[in-house]
Amino acid sequence: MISKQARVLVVDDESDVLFAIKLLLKTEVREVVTEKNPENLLSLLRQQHFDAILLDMNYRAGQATGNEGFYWLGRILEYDPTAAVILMTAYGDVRTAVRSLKAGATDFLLKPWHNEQLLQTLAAALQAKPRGKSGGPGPKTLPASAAATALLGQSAAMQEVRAIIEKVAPTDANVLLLGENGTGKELVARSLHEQSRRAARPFITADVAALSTGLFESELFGHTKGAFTDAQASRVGRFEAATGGTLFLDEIGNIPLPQQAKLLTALQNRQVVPVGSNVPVPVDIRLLSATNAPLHALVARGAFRQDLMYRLNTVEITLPPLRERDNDVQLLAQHFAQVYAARNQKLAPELTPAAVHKLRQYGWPGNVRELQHAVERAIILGTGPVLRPEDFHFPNPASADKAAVGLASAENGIPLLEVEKNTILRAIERHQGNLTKAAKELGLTRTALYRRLDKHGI
Ligand SMILES: Nc1ncnc2c1ncn2[C@@H]1O[C@H](COP(=O)(O)OP(=O)(O)OP(=O)(O)O)[C@@H](O)[C@H]1O
Repeated sequence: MISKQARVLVVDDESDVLFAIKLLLKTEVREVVTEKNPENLLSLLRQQHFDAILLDMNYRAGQATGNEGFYWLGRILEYDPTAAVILMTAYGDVRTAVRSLKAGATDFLLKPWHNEQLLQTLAAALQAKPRGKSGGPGPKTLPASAAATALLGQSAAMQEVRAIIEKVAPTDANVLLLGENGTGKELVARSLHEQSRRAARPFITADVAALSTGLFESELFGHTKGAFTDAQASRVGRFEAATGGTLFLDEIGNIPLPQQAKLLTALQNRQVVPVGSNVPVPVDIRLLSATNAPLHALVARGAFRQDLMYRLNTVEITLPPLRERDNDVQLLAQHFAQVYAARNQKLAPELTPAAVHKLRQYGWPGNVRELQHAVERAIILGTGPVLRPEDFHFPNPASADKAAVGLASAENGIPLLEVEKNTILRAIERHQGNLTKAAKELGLTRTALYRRLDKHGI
């Protein structure tokens, strides 16, 4: 019999399949979450604990190799080696079934399925891998394998970042991570957690910018049954789920002022009040937050509360953009080449000196994440024993000009006015809101800087 307390995640690109399984399981388990895009899998796992995952093997029309399913199975097990994953495919044969079990799947299901068979397979999978207690968004420990994600880099900047992490991690200090997209902020947050005394407790993430005004409070602070129309059961929020562990709030710079006030109150009082309740719940969390927005500049222009920033940034770590870490490009590229070669059952290729030169010249507006994807593409499409310059294709040739990317930052093709505005914001950011110092760095008088602030509505 299936545990009524189970939470099940179903990942399939066909809406009909998701709908049918949800309907079937609705009365059998506590919660069924459906997802069309496997790219969102890991972020879902970070947010919530699932007792079983039903995973489709093919996501592209006409593709029946199951390779994508194996890839995502690998990612899930890398994140949580104890996950109960049932692979589903319409093209299953004995060989694929055996391969999926060897790759760590708990079981295998052929589509179209018989409902009874699906229920039995699920019940067996839930029993085969008894999990932590159900309920709440995944208060579980971070699996050891996730801890292995090393923060690579030989550059002076990365060495400094690692030294700060080592010092700060064992403390309970709140840490604010700043840096462009893809520079490794979340990876640093995980390292901080893993090296902390809370490492055996949950690491809970919340992308606060993605939460609508209506969802903000219930996601973070929880809600009681009947608190709003869809609240059929009470649910703990991310704060409570992180109790004893670490809460990582991503994209913190993008939340509106009213939500900032609510967050500040929770942090000050060290307690949350679930929506629909008037009973405060004490929380013991270590708070890490991150943003790619120029937070100090936002404070300077009143868009972000200063008192909240002071709560968040007991320690501040700024991750430098990849274009300023020449030395790291080669190291990271070789690392990703090994990872993706192994994942695609290929021998790890060397990078030719010309390929390394091309990568070092490029501006990497998407930083390490973009490099990771560029190497993954090169490995998948490459045929030879080495990676050459022509194996790397950059979506926007403008980014091949490093200086231009530096100026225009993460955006491509932005107008000159915007570049000026960003340059000013970054200078203010670097000087933590001190306009005199920012003006000096920009080669402007204070008055000239004020004129420009006015012009840009900063
Ligand atoms: N120094 C590093 N060593 C190894 N991998 C890295 C490093 N920095 C980043 N990565 C990898 O690059 C990808 C992007 O990193 P991450 O998600 O931590 O960036 P981020 O700054 O949080 O991005 P965003 O602002 O878009 O959320 C991840 O796959 C991460 O593992």
